Amino acid sequence: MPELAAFRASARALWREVRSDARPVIAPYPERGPAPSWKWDRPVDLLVGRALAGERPAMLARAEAIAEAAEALCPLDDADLDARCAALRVRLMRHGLSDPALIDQCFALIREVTGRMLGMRHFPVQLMGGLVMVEGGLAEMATGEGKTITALLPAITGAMAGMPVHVFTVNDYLAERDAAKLRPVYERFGLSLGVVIHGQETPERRAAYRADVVYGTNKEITFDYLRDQTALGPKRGAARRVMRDLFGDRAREPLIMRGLYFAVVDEADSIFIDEARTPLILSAEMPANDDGLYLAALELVRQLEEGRHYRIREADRAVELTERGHRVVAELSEGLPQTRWRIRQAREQIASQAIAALRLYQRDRDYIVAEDKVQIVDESTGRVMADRSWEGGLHQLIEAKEEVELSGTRNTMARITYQRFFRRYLRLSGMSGTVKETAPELWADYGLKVTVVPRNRPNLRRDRGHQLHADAASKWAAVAEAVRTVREEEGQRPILVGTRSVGDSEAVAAALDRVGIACRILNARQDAEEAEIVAAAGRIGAVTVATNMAGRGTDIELSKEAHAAGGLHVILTAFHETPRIDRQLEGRAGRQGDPGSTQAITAIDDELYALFAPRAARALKASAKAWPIEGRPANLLRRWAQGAAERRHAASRRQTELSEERLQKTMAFSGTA
Ligand SMILES: Nc1ncnc2c1ncn2[C@@H]1O[C@H](COP(=O)(O)OP(=O)(O)OP(=O)(O)O)[C@@H](O)[C@H]1O
Repeated sequence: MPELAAFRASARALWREVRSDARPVIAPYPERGPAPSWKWDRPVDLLVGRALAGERPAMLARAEAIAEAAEALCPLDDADLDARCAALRVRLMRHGLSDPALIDQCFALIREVTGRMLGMRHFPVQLMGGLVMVEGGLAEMATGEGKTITALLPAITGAMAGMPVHVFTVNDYLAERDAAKLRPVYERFGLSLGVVIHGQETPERRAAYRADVVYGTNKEITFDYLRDQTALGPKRGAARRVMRDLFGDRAREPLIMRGLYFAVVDEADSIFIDEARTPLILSAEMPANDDGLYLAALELVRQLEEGRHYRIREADRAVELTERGHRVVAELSEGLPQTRWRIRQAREQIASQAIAALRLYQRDRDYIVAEDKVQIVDESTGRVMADRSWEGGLHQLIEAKEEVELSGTRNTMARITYQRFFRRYLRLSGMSGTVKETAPELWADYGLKVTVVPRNRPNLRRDRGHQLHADAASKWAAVAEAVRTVREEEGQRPILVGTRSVGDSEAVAAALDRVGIACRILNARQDAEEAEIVAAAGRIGAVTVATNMAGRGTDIELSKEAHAAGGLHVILTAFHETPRIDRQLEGRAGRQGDPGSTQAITAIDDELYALFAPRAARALKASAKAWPIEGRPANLLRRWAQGAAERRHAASRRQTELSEERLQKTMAFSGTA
């Protein structure tokens, strides 16, 4: 019976929509509840994540068909194209994202509009990446494959269907750059675009979140969510929000965001994995109360001896006082005026933090001192984390060590881990060049399935291997020599030298200066000139020395002559704790089928080997007959150390999540959440 068939079809469509949250939800602040629906047992989830990751040829074929259909839009005049966009918006509003044919039509229109506004039409592989994300998945697209314009596909489609969309970037520079570049495309579709960056006041942020699509960093958007949670107070149920929306809560300010609907996360592994080891804590600064505690603590611990009074676990950034250490701290603090010294736990905590401040946190690696302030540098992005501070008195101890003005201590108002925050989006999606190896964890923690998208053109980048030197001095000399050789023997190709810290970037610049080569430095101290340094880095003869600021997301465009000379040459001067960050840096060369090359020059006393493979490093050093060491032994040491570091970080992420779970339970029990 046709009626029955129609009924079945509509019931199926309805079910699909309900399951996939495909329609706009008419709720005041949509977000998912804290319990994820895909969860089994963690080991099972990890296996499922691994099994689900892979290629999807049928999806690539669908993307190719979209690209072909989009060619038919080329002859349309502008008015016709705009009319089609407007008509499609009405249909998407009505049907949401449940109809694949509407999504395909929308993608074809986005491709054509992007072609007219930016001069780039999406390749089929980019359309495939967009399809993965509209479905709520994670697309692995290699570095340089054009993820910036790929983000337009899910963001515009979701926004046309009436969903507020948040596009996450790893730093403010990229949020502003991408928004400025893509704004004409969004506007052509009649969509508004907001940007949230550090330093904006609340009314400005609120206005940005009213836009159809918002670009911002994970930190800014998560903190805005925490601010809303604090404003909602302990009873943050849906009923309270409806009441607040209907009748207003005149005593309070309106909320900042409109809820968590659709997230498109660029550089997803950086946000979901690398940054997920520490929870985000929203805190209020208390007035500075300098009673001399921090200086006294530094003074006291300077009298202690490592091994006898305390032990340091550098890889975990942890300090442990020994039995003797406990006794000596008690003795030395007797008679000190501050009350903290009277309480055993408080006394030992401040002493351990003071040791950490002196021994574990280094200037120009973990932080810089600028404008008379201690500013934390995020190693994975190479950038200053403005207005961030370490907890538990550590920040003030470092300020006391650096002899700058002490800031106030901070009181926690709300906290959340990225694992918990992103799970609250009704639809979560993302992309990155380096996600496949983290697929099990991404499924287990975020319910995200990884799809590998093929490259548009074959990769022409060549790797020239890895040299391991006996010490830092010979490493810097070898780096300078490698730069000189490439410049002189390979037609002045542009060179990018990547370093792990501000201090190292300056050491390379000094080594280059000794051989008479001028360079530009891009690090947390030079961030104001970033756009200009990046723009010049792909020209013939350019030598750029950079921290990870020139890593993820940085697009170094080659000049014609640089392309002809062989493209960008990237030199890594130290490996990171995860090979994904190394691959991101290498990925600045050989983009979109461009020529390019990479090489690594490291030293056996590099932090990675010293912390994560100390015995193997010592054994290799003892048995070395000649330096530098190349080939298999050098690569084995690297793999060994990075494997140990990755295991340690995975355990630490799990630990963060478990402690957060425990904390949430305790707070619920005591009635504060
Ligand atoms: N469809 C296209 N047609 C022509 N050029 C394109 C196209 N898509 C991207 N590009 C160009 O490719 C380069 C790389 O793009 P983009 O920076 O977005 O890559 P990415 O995948 O985000 O890289 P990363 O992984 O390093 O962040 C840019 O110069 C961009 O203009």
